[in-house]
Amino acid sequence: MTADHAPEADDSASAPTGSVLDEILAGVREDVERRRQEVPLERVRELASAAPPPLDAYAALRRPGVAVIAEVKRSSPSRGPLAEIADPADLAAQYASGGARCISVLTEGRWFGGSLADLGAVRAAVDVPVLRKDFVVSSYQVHEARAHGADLVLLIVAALPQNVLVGLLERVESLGMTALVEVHTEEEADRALDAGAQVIGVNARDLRTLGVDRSVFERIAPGLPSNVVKIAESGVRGPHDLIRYASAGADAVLVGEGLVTKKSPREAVAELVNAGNHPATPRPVR
Ligand SMILES: O=P(O)(O)OC[C@@H](O)[C@@H](O)c1c[nH]c2ccccc12
Repeated sequence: MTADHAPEADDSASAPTGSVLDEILAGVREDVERRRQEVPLERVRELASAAPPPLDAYAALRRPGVAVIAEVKRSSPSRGPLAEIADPADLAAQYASGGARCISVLTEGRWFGGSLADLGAVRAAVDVPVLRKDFVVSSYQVHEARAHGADLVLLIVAALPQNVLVGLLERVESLGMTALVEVHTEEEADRALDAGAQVIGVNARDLRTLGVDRSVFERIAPGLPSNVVKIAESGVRGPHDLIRYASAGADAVLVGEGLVTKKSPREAVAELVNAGNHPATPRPVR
């Protein structure tokens, strides 16, 4: 399937044969192998140990008010190109000055137009925690994330057998970073908890079909223990979506399209942050 023929983000049409996720993962595996030939693991490990130490993302996300995680996202399989981002460092600096608690950087190249260079540029531009948002399937990618200054690494349960998920989570933590473990169903949430996830993202978008269903967070979040940071991912168009997610117990929202398409990303973040700090907005119960 090409990006042009992908369903609309809110189209709940059934998955085409061979899910989008499987297609993305096949490309990611090829790309990782190519990079591994160019830069051996030993070298990436050296760069990772030379990087400044990771920031405590768990603590940052647990501070009062609903945290906004703002994403540097050029393109997506459901929407195609979203925004010309000539200078990801400048965009991230705008997000941070608008009050973003954390910056997410898509590093997958084929479908999302991202790169590790984007991650490095953002890392150098902000002093809040930075997330490597990618389809991480090997520990090589975890070391790459650290080498480029990441504080958090996304692990997608639907993309990983349980033993691999557990191994990658341990690797992320052994490098001092935080794993953001992404789920879309109750069963995946149980797997995330079994693996020991402390930060769980519930993605409203089904990566197999690309359909968005905001009620998924409301179904899954109440079943998560109170020490787990709960992040609502995808589908935040403005403050009303943040408030809806907060009412269902979100500690944080992760926003891409709703920010990169705005004339002033700084103001768009500030509006969300204000909504998240408003006295009428429900607080996560702990
Ligand atoms: O652009 P949105 O609807 O605000 O979504 C952001 C983020 O949730 C989305 O980019 C995302 C969530 N999980 C992912 C996994 C891989 C790639 C992308 C994602």
